Formats: sequence, structure tokens, C-alpha cells
Amino acid sequence: MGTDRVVLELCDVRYEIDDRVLLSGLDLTVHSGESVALMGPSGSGKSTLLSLVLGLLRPVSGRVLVRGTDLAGLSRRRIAELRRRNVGMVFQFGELIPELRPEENVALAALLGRAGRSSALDRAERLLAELGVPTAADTARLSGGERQRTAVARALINSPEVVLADEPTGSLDASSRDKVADLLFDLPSTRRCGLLVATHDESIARRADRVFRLHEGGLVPEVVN
Ligand SMILES: Nc1ncnc2c1ncn2[C@@H]1O[C@H](COP(=O)(O)OP(=O)(O)OP(=O)(O)O)[C@@H](O)[C@H]1O
Repeated sequence: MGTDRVVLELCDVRYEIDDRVLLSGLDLTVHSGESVALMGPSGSGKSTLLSLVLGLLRPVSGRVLVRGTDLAGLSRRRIAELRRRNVGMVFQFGELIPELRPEENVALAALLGRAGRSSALDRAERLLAELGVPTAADTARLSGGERQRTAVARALINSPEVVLADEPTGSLDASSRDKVADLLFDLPSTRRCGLLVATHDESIARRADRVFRLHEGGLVPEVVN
């Protein structure tokens, strides 16, 4: 197993919305092979922080680096390319396209990452089988847990070094929540990626190697037992 590398770095990041300082002096480093949980009350800026990492928002000042590349110097097109290749994202409700089958949802992400059509579908089917999701199913009829596992497969299809998840278990019942959390928190060791999870759920956050709480615009480390 190689040495763990820094895959994500935020340095002295400041972000404002309508003259309100939301994030200020915020630092965060995530290595490959580790999981980090981000907690904080509603409106504290967790989703905003993830959007900064995705390059969908730009900080007022400070730097956001994805596997060593500073997003500030990149055009929107280059950011989109970097994101497609290196960052996987899982949203609260899966956000799948209901008209496409699960494997097509996953393959689409591979196609955007420039894979060929048949290899994309092939890889998508294999990944879904690995994650226990039925293929050739109607996406709209998947259970909440299956939907989230499909979303995880979609996030993983381009072998990203960073996986982000925003309330990934927020829409699930207790048993699906645990299965999806098991899957997510296994990723750093099975795929050697860095995992950053924003959550309100203490039981989910406790599974991470490190936990931070957003407080007055910065990150305060929580003691993890
Ligand atoms: N486009 C926008 N325009 C104005 N205000 C916004 C915009 N996007 C977010 N906000 C505000 O910024 C603050 C942070 O929002 P954000 O979604 O990052 O919080 P959060 O911690 O993820 O909350 P939650 O846990 O409820 O998802 C909130 O007060 C929100 O209302």
C-alpha cells in the first residue's frame, strides 16, 4: 500500500454570501485512505464547503486544491474536467435520472469521463453487482438504499481520489442507513480515496477517522473515541 497522499486541501478559505461571512480562515486537509466528517447546524455552510471543493463556487480568498491542483487558476471547463476525473459526489437523495436504468446512470458518469460506450456499461454493471444493486431494474422503483448504492457506484466509476457525500444517509431508514454507511466508510481503505462526508447524524460522523464541526466559519476538531 502506497504512502497516503494529500488529495484535498483548503487553505485559509473565506466565502461570503450577500455580505454575510459564511466561511473564514478555514483550513482542511484530507489524505487518501482516510475519512473526514463535517458536522454543523443547518445553514452553517457544510454544503457550501462541498461546492467549493467541486469548484461550483469560488472562494473570496484562500485556496482549494484537489490532488495538488489549485482550482483558482483553472477555467470552468478545466475544473469540470478535474471534477469528472478526480471527484465523486453522493447527494442526499441519490439524484439519479429516473428514465435511465441504474447501470446507465452509472455508465453516464464514465462516458462523461471519456470512457467508451461498451466499456462504460460493462464497468457500471460490474460495480453495481459488487455493491449489490440489481441492474436492468427500473431506477424509479429502487429502494432508498439501492438508490444510494447506485449513487455511490456512480461516484466511484471514474476511480476518483476524492469522494464527497452530502447527507448521504439522510433519506434512509436505520437498516439501509447502516449498510450505505458501511459501504461509504469502507471506501478509503478499499479504494484508497479520501472521503469527506457532511452530515447531521452523530452516529454517521462517529465512523469517520476525523470529525470537524463548522463553527463561526472555521472547522473545530471533535474528539473521536
Ligand atoms: N445561493 C444562495 N443565495 C443565498 N444564500 C444562500 C445560497 N446558498 C446558500 N445560502 C445560505 O448559506 C448558508 C449556508 O448554506 P449551506 O447549504 O452551505 O448550509 P448547510 O450547513 O449545508 O445546511 P444544511 O445542513 O441545512 O444542508 C445558509 O444560510 C443558506 O441559506
